[in-house]
This record gives sequence, structure tokens and C-alpha cells, in this order.
Amino acid sequence: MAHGTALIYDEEMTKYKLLWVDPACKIEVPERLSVSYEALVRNGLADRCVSIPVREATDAEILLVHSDEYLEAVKKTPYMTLEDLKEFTLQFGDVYFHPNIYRCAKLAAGSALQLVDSVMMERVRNGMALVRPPGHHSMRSAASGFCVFNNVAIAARYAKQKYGVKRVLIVDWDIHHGQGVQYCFEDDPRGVFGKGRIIFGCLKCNILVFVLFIFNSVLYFSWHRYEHQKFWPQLRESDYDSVGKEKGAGFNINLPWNQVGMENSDYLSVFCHVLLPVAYEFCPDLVLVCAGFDSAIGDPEGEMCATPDIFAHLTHLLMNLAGGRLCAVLEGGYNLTSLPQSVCQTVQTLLGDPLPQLANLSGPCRSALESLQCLRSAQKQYWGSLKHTASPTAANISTKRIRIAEGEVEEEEKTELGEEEKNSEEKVWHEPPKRPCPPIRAASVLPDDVACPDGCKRITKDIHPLVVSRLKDHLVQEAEDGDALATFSTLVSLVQKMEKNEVGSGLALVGDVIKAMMCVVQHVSPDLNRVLVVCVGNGKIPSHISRDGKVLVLQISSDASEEQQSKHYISVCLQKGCCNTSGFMQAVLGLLLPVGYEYNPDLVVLVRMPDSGVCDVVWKQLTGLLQSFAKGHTLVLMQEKENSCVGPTASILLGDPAPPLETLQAPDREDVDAVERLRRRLQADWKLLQTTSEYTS
Ligand SMILES: COCC(O)(O)CCCCCNCCCN
Ligand SMILES: [Zn+2]
Repeated sequence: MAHGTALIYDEEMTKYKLLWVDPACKIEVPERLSVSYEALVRNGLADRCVSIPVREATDAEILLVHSDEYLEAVKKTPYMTLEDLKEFTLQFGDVYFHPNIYRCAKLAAGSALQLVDSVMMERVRNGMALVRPPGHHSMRSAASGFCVFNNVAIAARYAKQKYGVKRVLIVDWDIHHGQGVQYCFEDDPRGVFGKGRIIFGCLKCNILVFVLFIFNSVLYFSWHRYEHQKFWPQLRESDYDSVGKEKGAGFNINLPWNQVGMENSDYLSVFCHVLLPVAYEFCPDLVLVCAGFDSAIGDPEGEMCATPDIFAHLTHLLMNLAGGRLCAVLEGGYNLTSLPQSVCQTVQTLLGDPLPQLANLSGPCRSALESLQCLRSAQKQYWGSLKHTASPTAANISTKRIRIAEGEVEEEEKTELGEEEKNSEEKVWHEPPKRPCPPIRAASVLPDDVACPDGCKRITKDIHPLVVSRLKDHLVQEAEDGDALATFSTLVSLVQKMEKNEVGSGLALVGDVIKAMMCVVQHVSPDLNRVLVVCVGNGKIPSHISRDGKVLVLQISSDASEEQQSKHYISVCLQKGCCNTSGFMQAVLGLLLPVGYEYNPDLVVLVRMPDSGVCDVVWKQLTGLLQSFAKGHTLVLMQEKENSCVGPTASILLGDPAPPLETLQAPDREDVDAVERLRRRLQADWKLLQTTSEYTS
């Protein structure tokens, strides 16, 4: 299991800048890189990373994406006069050249390749490259949008060629559409007749055996400010209906933001309802992130309102894919305050630190819902997880594009705010909270004969008189059984250690998981405002537990609970319970994550019911994803006889990435219906469950 986070940066990449007046390019300054690196140093994050040296990309590597003519032309720029550079620049859009930009562009692309090498050779688990010039706009034979070489596209091709990586997921959270990446891969083959086809002839039995490396492909996901094609680069093909061409169909996913001001809730709803379900189904071997931070609050380009700590969560949600192999490459980001904060949030998550709690989440705004619904319906024919998506009718989708197409609405000119108006709306936001690592990352409460996993700290059983007396009141029947009493009392003291951040997570083998859970829930201190209880497998959870909203129970099982569902008592009934991976993951991604984010608990109790039937990899994925909440304070309760689950659970609580699931089949129709029905019923209470705008009040 690879450990460590790579950081790639060299001040050489700060040594070029705009040499003439060009309002479109003046925001792309060298300080973007230096303030980001300095913030990592100042916060003690750079020292915790593995420093990997930069290198120049070779011609051959650059030619993986760019044409010979383009490369030869760029090679001439170091020797150009100022006038020649200006002249040369005119042929491209919103980009500038400089005598040193060719060298920096080779270093930027080379940095991305160094990152891929470090991850694929398992010298590190994941990493980030702080580079400029950025890359995602540059095309085969053209520079664009401050970009010269397409760093991430080159890295994807390089990973496939050098390491035989079959499936690469590119997530582009920069606020601009990386059209250069889209053009590069949009006809990338998908499925059985891709370029990866190899034919073996078996002469003896004279049978041609087609061995097809299916899914030899790159999946590109981008969200971007669009405003119905009003925002740069104003391309028709940046809209949600560009899904990829021929065999690449379904492997290009565009989420247009048709309004500014998008917030954390909008970003999370797109991850939960589009990107993650598709990404789990795709099952990538490597995740590349076009990590642009102009999608953060305060950025003059994005004009969005998502706070820097959102990137801690976006990063974490991707870290359980591809066995944790994640390479983040800097793209945009022009606010010199939110950019370094966002970079630090990203790197701190790559290092495995506890996540910050995201407060005040609500539902996506109407415009985001419209885009979400349009995208889900445009992609549903390609992805099982989206297959049963409700398709938008003009009635409930007022995306201007449809109305323009029907001639209803003439294009009113976008009132471009002058620079001064924009600046007058100076955004302010809180500095992201500190994310201190607890001295004990994971603790265990185990029977004496069960070994405590490495890295885990065993909590010796102790009996607190105070706790015991209160326990006796509530769980009288246990009074006789001293051992249960000791265990319960120890669990309560473990939770108290978690509240004080002395302990991150805990896991316990207990005689009766439901009683243990009840005891914990009833004895958490009043300071803990909300407890999320996730029950996996069949079993009766007393519904009075979720009184007054202090406790939210979400159970995934196969028994259709006659129990009255309520806002704080959610029972997801799946055909095959927890045995069907895709059904289970659909419930986790489409229901549990959104509700969990909106509920924002201070403690998560994960209960593995006896004979739940949940398989190890799914259990590990769930445990990893639940670390998103409550600053990672998760207490896992398992039945005494399930000793074999202790090691795998502990590894996730200690920060190991969950192993990838196989490429997911489409979930069963019944399971999709069950989740959809629940979503419809619950979205009045939990707005992050919304995926269609027809329900917005
Ligand atoms: C990969 O490059 C990162 C980026 O996507 O942020 C580049 C944005 C170019 C934006 C060009 N228009 C600027 C207009 C100024 N008001
Ligand atoms: Zn950008």
C-alpha cells in the first residue's frame, strides 16, 4: 500500500509574465504560484509532503497531444523579440507568450508526468503539482486561455502508454471549460471495439478469439461557468449535451453553471448525483484532477460563492476511487487569498488529515437543478446509475437554451459588470478552520482474545461509576452482565475522547450492536448536537431513538420496514440488501451522502448488523466515505463474532484508501425505484436529495 503525498513545485515556473497591456490576461500573474507554495510552507504542509523534482517534458511526450507544427512554432518563442511575441500571440485567444514561457510550459507538463510516475510507481499514494502555465484550454495546435501545453491531457496519454492504465478519470473543477481536454478525448473509444482490441488466433482449434480490452478510455468531467454560452470560451460544445462522439459517447460530461454565485451545496449535489455514481460505475485505475481554484469564492473569473474548505471534501470524495491513486495538477485560480487557502485544503486532505465540517448546507439552487437534471437525462443512456433518471420536460426545465431554441426568449445581452462594480462586491469568507490530527487516530474496544490491529490503540475496559449508574437506569437488564456493562461504559468513555479530539475514530466488537448503539446514543454528551447512525443489514432499530432530531438513523437492508419513515428515520430497502454492490453504492452516493452532508453530524455511528451480507470492499468504501462527516469521528460497532472485519475496518479508519470496486453493473430496476421513491419522499426534508427542479418550492 503506497503512502505519502507528492508535492511538485519549482520557482522557475514563476519566471514569466505578461509583458504588454492585455486586460484579458493580466490576472494570470506569477504570484499565483508563489503565494500558493508559500501557504503550504507556512502551514507546515510542504514539509509533510514528498518533494518530487520537476523535469521538462520531452518532445515525444508533448507530441502525445500536440502537433509537430505547433511544438516547432512554440520552440521559436524564446528567441522572439517583444514585437514578434505579440504577433505570435495574436493567433490565439486569451493567452500570452514570453521568452521563458516555453521552458515553463515544458516544466508544467513534465511536473504532471513526474506526478504520474510517483503515483504509478507507488513512491507516493497521491500528490499535487503546482504549475504554470496551466493546461486544460490548450489544443492540439493552439494555445488558449493562458495555456500552452495541455498538462493533464498529456499526463493521461502518458499514463496509458507507459503504465497500460486502461481507464483514466479526469475531474476538472476549474470554473472554465477545459475544451482542450474535451477535444483530445471526446472520440476516445469506449467498450468492446476500442483501439485496445487485440485479436488472438488459436491456429489449432482454428478459432479466432477476440480478446477485447474493453473500457480502454478516458472519462472527462468538467463543470464550468457557462451562462447559456455567454461566458468564455462561449462554446456551444461546452453545454451538457456534448456527451462524447461515437464510441466515446458517455465519456464526456459537461455541467454548465448558467448563473454565478454557486455555493458548496451546488457543488456537492453535482458530485453526489452525477460525478460519483458515474465514476464508481466507470471504476478508473487513475484519477487526474484539473485542479483550478477559480471556482472558489472571491475569484474574479468564477464569481462563485463556494468556500475553500469545499475542496477538502471534493478531494476526499475522489480519494476512494482508483485505490487512492489521485494526481491533482493546478489550473486556474486568481484570487490570491482564496487560491492558497483552497490549495492548502486540497493538500491537507491528500495527506489524510480530518475533514472540516461544512455547515449550513442546503439544496442546490434552481439553476443548478436545471443543469443537473438536463445533464443526468443527457447521460442516462450511457450510465446505469442514471438510467432511470426522470427526463426533463419543457414544463419543469426553463433552461434558457430550450426556450431560446423554441424562440420564446430573445437573447438579452448579459449585463457585464464593469471591473469596478465587480470589485465593489468584495466577497468575504471565513478562513478555513484548522484541521488538527487527534493524537490517537483510531482506537479499539475488543475482547481480550482479539488482537488490536497495528496503528490502532486498544482502550482498556474501564467502568465509570457515574456512567454505570446512568446505564443501570436505562439498560437495567444488562446490570447483571458485568462484561456488557464494562463494554458499554468503555464505549461511552471512547466517545468522550472523540469529542475532545483525543481520538479520531473507534471500532468495537460487542455482544449486541443495537444495544451498544443505543447506549452510546443515549450517553453522548449534550455538547454533541447531532449523531448520524448508519445501520448496514437487517435488524430492528427502535424508532424512538431518533427523537427531536438529535439522532438521524439511516438503515440499508433488505427488509421493507413497516416502520413509519420520517425525516430522521430513513430505511432503504434493497432487493438483495447489502449484497448487491451497485444497488448499495447507489443508496450510499445518492441518499446517504447528501443527507449526511445536510445533517452535518458531530458523530457518526456505523453499525454492522449481524449477517448483513455486506462484502469487504463495499464496507471499506462506506467506512471511507463516512469519514467525510463529523471531522472523521466515526465509531464502528460490529458483532463479536465478526473478528475478520476488524483489520479491514481499522485500515480505513487509519487513512488507507478503500480498494476499487469492480466496474459496477447497472443497479437493479427495483433498487433504483426504491432509492428514487425515497428521494422523492424525503427531498422536502433534505434538499440535497433534489435532482429535478420540479420539486423546488
Ligand atoms: C487552464 O487555465 C486556467 C483557466 O481556465 O483559469 C484559464 C482561464 C482563461 C480565461 C480567459 N478569459 C479571461 C477574461 C478576463 N476577464
Ligand atoms: Zn479557470
